[in-house]
Amino acid sequence: MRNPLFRRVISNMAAPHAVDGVDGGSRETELILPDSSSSGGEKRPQFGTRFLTDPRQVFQHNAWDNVEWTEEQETAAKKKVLENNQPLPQEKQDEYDTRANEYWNDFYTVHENRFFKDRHWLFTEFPELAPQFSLKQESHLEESEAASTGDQEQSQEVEPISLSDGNFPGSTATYRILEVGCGVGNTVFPILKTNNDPGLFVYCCDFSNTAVELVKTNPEYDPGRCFAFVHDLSDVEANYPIPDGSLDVLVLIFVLSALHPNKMQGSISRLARLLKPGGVMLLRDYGRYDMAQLRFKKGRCLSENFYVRGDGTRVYFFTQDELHELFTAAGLEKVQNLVDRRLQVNRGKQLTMYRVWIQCKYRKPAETQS
Ligand SMILES: C[S@@+](CC[C@H](N)C(=O)[O-])C[C@H]1O[C@@H](n2cnc3c(N)ncnc32)[C@H](O)[C@@H]1O
Repeated sequence: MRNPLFRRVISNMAAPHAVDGVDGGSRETELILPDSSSSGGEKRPQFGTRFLTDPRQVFQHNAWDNVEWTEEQETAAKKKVLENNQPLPQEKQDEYDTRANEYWNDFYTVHENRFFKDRHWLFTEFPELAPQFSLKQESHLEESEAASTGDQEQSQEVEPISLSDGNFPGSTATYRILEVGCGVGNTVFPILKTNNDPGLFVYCCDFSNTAVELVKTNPEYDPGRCFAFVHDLSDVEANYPIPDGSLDVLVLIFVLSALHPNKMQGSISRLARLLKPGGVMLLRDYGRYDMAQLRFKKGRCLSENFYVRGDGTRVYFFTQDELHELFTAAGLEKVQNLVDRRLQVNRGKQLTMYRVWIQCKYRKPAETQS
């Protein structure tokens, strides 16, 4: 316990109740990532730019990037997770699985669009979402032409379609992005605002019809550029309203972790089929031993590293290797797989919160036929 940061995290772990709005197993600030957080009034770019070299300086800023964990800290985290690893009975597990979308509907009925913040950090982390800002992606722009066919409001219940049919929402677009588990659009609306490529079309889906309704009734929802639909991504038999091989980018932001671990591989493999050769899947999600995992109390564990929150929604905490396995087994190639260990600081309460997120980009090989 020589390291003062270690002392602090242990004291946070020991406190069973809310720390800065965070408590084990209930809704929290876990997903409210800083939005170009400022300290001392200055704006700074997202992620990876401020390093804590002198632990005595910890309360000088709101957040520190790429924080190294001590061995003692890692051991304490493992111990905490093991202590909690007493899975709930199977019938409870089944209920959380079969009623998963109802729990999310309830969540959005309560919070509407007030819970998650717009994810503006997306464009520094994933320039593919607004490629006109990235020199690397210039070739997409050359093909751009006006989209908007008016097809967008057709029913989501579709017959299987092929790319050559041209009979699907956004069929004339030259750059297609799909976000799965879009919630109320905190990723989709920033994309539509930031990416003004006239050839862009954005699809988004969620299995919560309450969330999708909130997307569609948002004044920023433009059916000429966007198509929102209800879809359970773990239902691998269900059709998407877009053909296989049609997407340039697929986005999963804190959604894969909400699925039962047994359904993750099937879901990722199904999604991979939707990508064009050369298309990319982008993910940001919870990493193993993230503060949100360590704060779960006993009685919330469903299986190893998989938990149910107080509101009935579920969450898994990944390792980089697990995600690598899921993507490569779906035939994708690694472009990026990194762990973002961030130390968030509540300077007022003099508390530290160790966050662990994983960020991945995996590409469908160019030569693969879909
Ligand atoms: C933590 S929220 C993240 C929402 C959004 N991606 C964001 O970053 O603001 C997880 C979302 O995944 C959705 N979700 C969970 N399981 C799903 C499934 N099997 N199919 C589709 N959506 C799902 C939930 O309804 C919820 O909107």
